[in-house]
Amino acid sequence: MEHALLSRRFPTNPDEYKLYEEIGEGVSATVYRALCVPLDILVAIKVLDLEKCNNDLDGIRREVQTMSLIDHPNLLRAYCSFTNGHQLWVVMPYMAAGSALHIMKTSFPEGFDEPVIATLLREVLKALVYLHSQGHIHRDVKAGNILIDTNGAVKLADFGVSACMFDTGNRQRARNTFVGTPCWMAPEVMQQLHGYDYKADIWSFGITALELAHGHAPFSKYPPMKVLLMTLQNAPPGLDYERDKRFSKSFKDLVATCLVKDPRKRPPSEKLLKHSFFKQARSAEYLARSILEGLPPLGERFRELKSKEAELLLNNKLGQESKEQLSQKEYIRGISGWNFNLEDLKNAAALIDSSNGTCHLDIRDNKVKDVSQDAYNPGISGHIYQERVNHGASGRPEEDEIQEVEDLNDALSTSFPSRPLEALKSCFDVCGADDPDPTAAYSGVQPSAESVSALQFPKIEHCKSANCNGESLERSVSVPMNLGTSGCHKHSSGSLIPEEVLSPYMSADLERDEFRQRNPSIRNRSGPLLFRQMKDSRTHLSVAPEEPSEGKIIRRRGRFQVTSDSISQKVPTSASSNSRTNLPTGATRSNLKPSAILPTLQFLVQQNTMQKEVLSRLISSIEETSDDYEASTSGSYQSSGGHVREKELQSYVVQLQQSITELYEEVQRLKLRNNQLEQQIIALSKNDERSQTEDKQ
Ligand SMILES: Nc1ncnc2c1ncn2[C@@H]1O[C@H](COP(=O)(O)OP(=O)(O)OP(=O)(O)O)[C@@H](O)[C@H]1O
Repeated sequence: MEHALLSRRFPTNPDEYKLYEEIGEGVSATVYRALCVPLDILVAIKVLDLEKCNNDLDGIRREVQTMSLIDHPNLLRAYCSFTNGHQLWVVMPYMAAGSALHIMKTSFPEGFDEPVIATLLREVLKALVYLHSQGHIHRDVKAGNILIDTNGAVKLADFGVSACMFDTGNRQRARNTFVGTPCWMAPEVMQQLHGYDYKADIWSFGITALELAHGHAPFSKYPPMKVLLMTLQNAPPGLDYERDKRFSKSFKDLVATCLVKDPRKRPPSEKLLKHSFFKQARSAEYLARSILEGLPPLGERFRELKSKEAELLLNNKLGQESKEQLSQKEYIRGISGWNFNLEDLKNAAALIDSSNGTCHLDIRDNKVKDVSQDAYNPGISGHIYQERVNHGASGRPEEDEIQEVEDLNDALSTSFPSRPLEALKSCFDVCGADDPDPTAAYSGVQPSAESVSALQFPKIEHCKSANCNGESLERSVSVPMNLGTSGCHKHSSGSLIPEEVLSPYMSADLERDEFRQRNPSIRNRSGPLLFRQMKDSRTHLSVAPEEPSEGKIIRRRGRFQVTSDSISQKVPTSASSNSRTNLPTGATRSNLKPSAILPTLQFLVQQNTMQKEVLSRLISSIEETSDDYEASTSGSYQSSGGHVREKELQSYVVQLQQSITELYEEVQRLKLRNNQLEQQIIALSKNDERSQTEDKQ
C-alpha cells in the first residue's frame, strides 16, 4: 500500500493541494494536514521558508538524490517536494497520531510504560540500523521525530532539509532566531574536536529512551549553555535505581549502554537491537490500543499545546529563571537541538535583558514575546533531572577527586551564562563573529521553480571535518596571571606539562600539533557547526588527520559519508589500549628498566601535585571573583564603569572556567598515565625479580 502510494505521481503544483490545519512546527518549518486533490489522499505538508534559510539549493538537490536511495518501512519518506515562491513544500504521508512527543504531552506527561517504550524504540532502532548500514547518520533522533500512524505504525521522521540548508549555508545572516536545546546531542558533537560518527545517534537514542520514560529529555529545563556544560562535565544521565523503580533492569542497562561518553564504547545499532530489553516490544496493534485510543485529532492537540504555551507566556512572571523557561518552551515545541550556533546563542543571550528582568524570546518569524519565569509545566519543570553515574563509570576515583572542580563549574554555569559567547568557545570549536565568513560571498539564492524530487525524511548527516582560517580555539588554556602558578608558566594552548616530558606518551597529540604547525590555517571544524561555516572548503574534507579513530570514512557522497561499521576492529588509539604506546620512544618491554622510567614517573607525580595547587588557587580565585561579582550586581552599581567591570569579571570567569576544564582533562590524563606507568613498573620489577632468581639458579 505504502509503496504503491510512493510510486504514484504526486503533483508538484501547490494548487493541487488543499491545506488544512497546522499539525506541527519545527525550527524552520510549519507542518500542515492537507489533501492531495487529484489523488484524494490525505497528506502532511512541511512548508519551509527558503528566504529564512540562506540556502544552497544545488546542495540540497544533490542530497535529495542520495536520499532517494533510502527505503525502509520505519523511515518516513516524502512523496515529492517542490518550491512555491520562496517556500519549499515537502509532501509526505500523514501520520495521523502525530509524534510520540505530542502524544506524551497530551496523555502521558510522565512518560510511557515500558512495553510501549520498547515497541517504539525497537522500530526506531530498526530505522537506525538501516541508515547506519548505508553510511548515514540521522542526527536528530528524539521523541518529536518518532511519528505514529493510527494503526500504530512507527516511523522515524525529519530528513532535515532545514538543517541541511542551515548546515551548508550561512544561517547566522539569515535568521535571528534562537534554536533549541542540545538535550539530545552527544558530547563528542558538542566538543567538535574530533568529529563524530553514527555513534552520536546511539547517544541520542539513549536520551530519547529517557525522554519516553519520563515525558521529557534530561536537562530539558535548562538553558542551552547549561545543557552543554552538564552534558560535557557531568556523568551521563540514566535511569535511577530508586526513582525509576517501575522500569526493569534491562531497560536501565539499555540506557546505560547507550549513554556512555566515549562513543567507541557505545554499541552499534545492530548490536543494540539484540538487547534483551526489546524482548518486551509488541505489535503495532498493541501500540494503537495502548496509547492512541481516545486521542483527540492531531490538529486539535497541536492547537491546545500552542494555546497552553501562549497562556503560560502571558501569565507567568518574569525573572532569573526565564532562561530555564526558554529551554523548556523550545523543548515543548519539539525543536531540534542540533542546529543551534554561536550567533543564535548570542542572540538568545541578548534577548535576556537582565537589567529589568524581562526576557524576550524570538522563536520564529522574529516575533518578540514575553517569556515568564515560572515553569511551563510544574510536572515537568519541577522535575529536575538527577544526574547520576549509571554504569561502569560509577565510583571512579578520578571523578570523586575532581568533584570539587565539577561542583564549582556547575555553580559557575548556573550563575553566569546570560552571555554565553565566550564560554561557548570553550565548549566548541566554532567560528566566532570575528572569524572570516567563508560564505560571505553569498548573494541570496532565489529558489528555482523546479521540483526537488523524492525527498527523503530521515535527517542525514555525515561526519564533517573541515577547516577554517583563524586562530585555534580548541584546547586553549588561559590560567589567569594573578594566580601565581609558579610551576606553570605555559598558559596557553595545551598541556601544562613540559612537552619533552610528555612527548613520548603523547604521540597522537604531538602529531596533531605538528600537523597544526605545518598547517596553521587548518582547524578541525567537524560537525554541523563546521560545515555551515565551511561549505566552500569541501576540498579539505578529505584531509582528515584529525578524523575520529572510529567510523572511518569509506566513501563520500555529497554531504554524506559512508563510515566503517567495524569499529571494534580498528586499532584503538587510547593509551590504555596498548601499553606499549605509552613507553618512552625506543623502549620495549624486554629492555625497559624500572630505573629508566622512574624519573619520568616522579616528574609526573610532581606535576600532578602542582596542578592540584593550581586548582585550589583557581577555586579560591573564583570564589573571590564571585563575591566581587555579586557585590557589583546586587548593589546600585549601575554606572558604565560598573558595566565594564562586570564584563571584565565575566570574561575572567570564562577564562577560569576554560582553565578548569583543561586542568581537569590534564589531571585525568596524568592519572591514567601514572596508573599505567605504575603497572608497567610493577610488571617490570616482577620480570627483573624473576630473571634474577633464574640467574641465581
Ligand atoms: N508527516 C507528518 N505527519 C504528522 N505530523 C507530522 C508529520 N511531520 C511532522 N509532523 C509534526 O510536526 C512537528 C514538526 O515537524 P518538523 O519535522 O518540522 O519539526 P521537528 O523535527 O520537531 O523540528 P526540526 O525541524 O527542528 O527538526 C513534528 O514534531 C510532528 O509532531
